[in-house]
Amino acid sequence: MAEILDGLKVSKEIKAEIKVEVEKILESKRRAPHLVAILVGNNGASKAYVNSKVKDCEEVGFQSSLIKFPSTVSESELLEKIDELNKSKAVDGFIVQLPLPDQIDQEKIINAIDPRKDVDGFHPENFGKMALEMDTFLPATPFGILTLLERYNIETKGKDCVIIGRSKIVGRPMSILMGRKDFPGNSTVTLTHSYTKDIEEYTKKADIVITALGDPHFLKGDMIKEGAVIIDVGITRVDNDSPKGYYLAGDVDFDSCAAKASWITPVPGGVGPMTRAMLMKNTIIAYKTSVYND
Ligand SMILES: Nc1nc2c(c(=O)[nH]1)N[C@@H](CN(C=O)c1ccc(C(=O)N[C@@H](CCC(=O)O)C(=O)O)cc1)CN2
Repeated sequence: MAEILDGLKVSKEIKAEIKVEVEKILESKRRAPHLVAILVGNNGASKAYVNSKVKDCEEVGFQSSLIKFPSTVSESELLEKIDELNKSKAVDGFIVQLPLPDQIDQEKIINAIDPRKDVDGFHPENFGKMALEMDTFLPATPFGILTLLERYNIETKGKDCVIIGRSKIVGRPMSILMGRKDFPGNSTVTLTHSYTKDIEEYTKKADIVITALGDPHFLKGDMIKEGAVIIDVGITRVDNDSPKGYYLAGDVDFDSCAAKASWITPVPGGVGPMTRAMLMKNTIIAYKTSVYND
């Protein structure tokens, strides 16, 4: 039976560590780090995520601001706001919550963010630095997974790692990071996607499987090998009759995979809270490297 990689517990530890750092900053009479989140539209999950980011800021002692736009906002209005935030001496980092409505070119928006304030690590300059093993902001979800593996001392060196899904914010950066020379990395990585002929052929041989598909219960126990490490990034709201009206489903069929795996992340309480904690980490890094807060 697998042991749990408890993302909620580790995320609390990381936030507690950041809180101590912020207390020291405030003792030295400097201003607190400041994170801004931009939310466009009314997507229920996106609203919940940005609200939780604001709560995390309160918890660690950061200043936070939430800027809301209607789903009809134009690209130029958003770009204007980004320009303002890029120039603001009072803002250390900001994020634009994804996904964005169809009329907005997501790439254009991300490219407009000053890479020094890009605490999501999505800007091409930061993505390139990540691939080149240079110091930069790592995207929060992959950063969270690496940190979870590190804190549980999971060996990644020389392991076969299969990633399912090649999104720009999870699967693709994850594939680069797991193959980097620094710990936790040094894995032999296979990035599978919708055109992969037989995903099972890969997952059955993998020491580490990372699923980032958004397809509830996709990965079943008979698709993995005995002792594998299973990381579930998928969080899908599936409608049901509960008071909330939905439950959260991962990409992993938890019971059948947990029976065979050595380690496994739960949903909820696995990668999600780690994503939030690593955004806080990136924000304090942005603050410390900012040219504005000496
Ligand atoms: N600008 C960004 N947009 C999006 C990102 C991102 O990193 N930056 N990632 C995802 C959503 N995401 C962060 O924004 C995110 C997803 C899940 C969680 C989380 O805490 N999940 C909890 C369950 C929460 C719930 O009840 O719904 C868990 O898994 O335990 C936090 C952040 C897409 N957009």
